[in-house]
Amino acid sequence: MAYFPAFLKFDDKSILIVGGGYVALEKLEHLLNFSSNITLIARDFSDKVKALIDENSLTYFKKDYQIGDAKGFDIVIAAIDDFSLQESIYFETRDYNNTLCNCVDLQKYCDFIFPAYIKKGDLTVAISTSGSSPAFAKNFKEYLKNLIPSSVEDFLKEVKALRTTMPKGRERMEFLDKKAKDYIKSWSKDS
Ligand SMILES: C[C@@]1(CC(=O)O)C2=NC(=C\c3[nH]c(c(CCC(=O)O)c3CC(=O)O)Cc3[nH]c(c(CC(=O)O)c3CCC(=O)O)/C=C3\N/C(=C\2)[C@@H](CCC(=O)O)[C@]3(C)CC(=O)O)/[C@H]1CCC(=O)O
Ligand SMILES: NC(=O)c1ccc[n+]([C@@H]2O[C@H](COP(=O)([O-])OP(=O)(O)OC[C@H]3O[C@@H](n4cnc5c(N)ncnc54)[C@H](O)[C@@H]3O)[C@@H](O)[C@H]2O)c1
Repeated sequence: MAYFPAFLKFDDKSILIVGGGYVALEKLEHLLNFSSNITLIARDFSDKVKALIDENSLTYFKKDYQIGDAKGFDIVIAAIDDFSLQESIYFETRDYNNTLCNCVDLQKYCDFIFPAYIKKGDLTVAISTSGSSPAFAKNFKEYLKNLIPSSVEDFLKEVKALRTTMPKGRERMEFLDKKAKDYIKSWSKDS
């Protein structure tokens, strides 16, 4: 089955990252753009991970992972260099209702996967290769990033305001559709 692309609201979600090395850092950096309700557990934390923990006042435990530690978290990321621990954390989370688990080495044990993404104001573009090539996802993101002007932030602010003032209906739909079309067309003229 293919992955369903969705944007999740993290406001009331608690996140656990198990691991404090390079991959935990990557996942933490991405998650911090959307939430600060993040707890970390690891035997050792890299200096960069520790710096982000301090900067964002995150809760952390410097210890070996123990069964039961994932209980109560909505989202669990197993970012350790230990396949059997990743597997064990995934099966542990099956006992907890509604916990989503991501194992960084074992895609079959991922309830969701991280996309590469571009964020410019209210615009988010997420890219996935369904796990076929994370390197392609990363480099394609860089390619797309250069095609999107930073004026998109102001454009979205403007249309957001228009959508609250103009009455709903066909006229508004057609007006907003043309405005978006013309704005995107203007990119090729600018370059
Ligand atoms: C997009 C991104 C988002 C993020 O991390 O937030 C992301 N991986 C990134 C980078 C990256 N990862 C890897 C490389 C080395 C080159 C290569 O292998 O291609 C690079 C490139 C680099 O680091 O330069 C190796 C790797 N990755 C996974 C495995 C395990 C496996 O394949 O079984 C291995 C093998 C480990 C090994 O070889 O030992 C698994 C996953 N990685 C995913 C996401 C999910 C699928 C995404 C998709 O749909 O494509 C998935 C399935 C699970 C998940 O992690 O959620 C982020 C780029 C962000 C950015 O920069 O914008
Ligand atoms: N999904 C991805 O995007 C992706 C990308 C590259 C690599 N990987 C995979 O991610 C895994 C982690 O890579 P890394 O570079 O972060 O490794 P790393 O060595 O930098 O970090 C591993 C971390 O796990 C912690 N750890 C190990 N066993 C533990 C335990 N029992 N309890 C608590 N903490 C424990 C260590 O203290 C360390 O903080 C590797 O197996 C690698 O193959 C995944």
